[in-house]
Amino acid sequence: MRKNIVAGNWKMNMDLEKGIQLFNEIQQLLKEEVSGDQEVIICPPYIHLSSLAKALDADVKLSIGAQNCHHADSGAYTGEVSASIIASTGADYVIIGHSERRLYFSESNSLLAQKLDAVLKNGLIPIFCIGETLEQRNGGTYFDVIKEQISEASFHLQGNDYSKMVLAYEPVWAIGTGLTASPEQAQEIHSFIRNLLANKYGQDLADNLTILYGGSCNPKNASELFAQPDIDGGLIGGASLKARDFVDIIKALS
Ligand SMILES: O=C[C@H](O)COP(=O)(O)O
Repeated sequence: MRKNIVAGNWKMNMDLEKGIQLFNEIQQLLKEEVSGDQEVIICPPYIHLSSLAKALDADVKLSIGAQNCHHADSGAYTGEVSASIIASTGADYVIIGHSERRLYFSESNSLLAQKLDAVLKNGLIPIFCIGETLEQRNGGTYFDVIKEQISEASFHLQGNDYSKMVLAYEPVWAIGTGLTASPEQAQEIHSFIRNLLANKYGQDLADNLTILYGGSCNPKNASELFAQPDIDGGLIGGASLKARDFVDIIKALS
């Protein structure tokens, strides 16, 4: 089923004390101000996962997610964390293929295919990120880039797996830059993604797919972005580090 989701990606920010404080502020504001059907996800650094899961208020509709995982289930991979370990903390989601992972850690589409597989096998929900660089946008190849990212990462997937996933379109040039994609630019790609998957797996699957927008989304531009017919919410970086801004973005998705 297509869902309304706002996910906060804290990236490598917030020590444990500040993280719990922010988490509690967000929970408090959600309780006081949000009564809609929006699903809210917080993706902190790995080591905060258990603490935040324990700090969850039963009266608040909120899920926890990780920002990455290793593709293997266990083994001699010093410093890595698997999807099964993430699942044991109480998390429900894992971000896969964020452009910062692709860029700084050389994660390829084929590696991401294995990670998606691992996440799904462990009963977690991947938030799978795709998006073009500024060079690719200016060079006019962005549709091909998106198509390739989806088709290569689909290697281990069946149509049915997509119904268990969330996709996030994040143009790399809009991430952390203040340069948001216009609602029309974002809608164009979201609709392209939906059509691509409709052609491959059928209209019903595509109609039920949740596709988020990410890239300099803030309380001022969120409503216009979320009003687009194929945008189902946002993956929020910088603005998710301020409880007030994050909750105002959630409220824009109604
Ligand atoms: O995962 C979140 C995205 O990278 C967006 O980050 P941003 O909202 O700081 O541009």
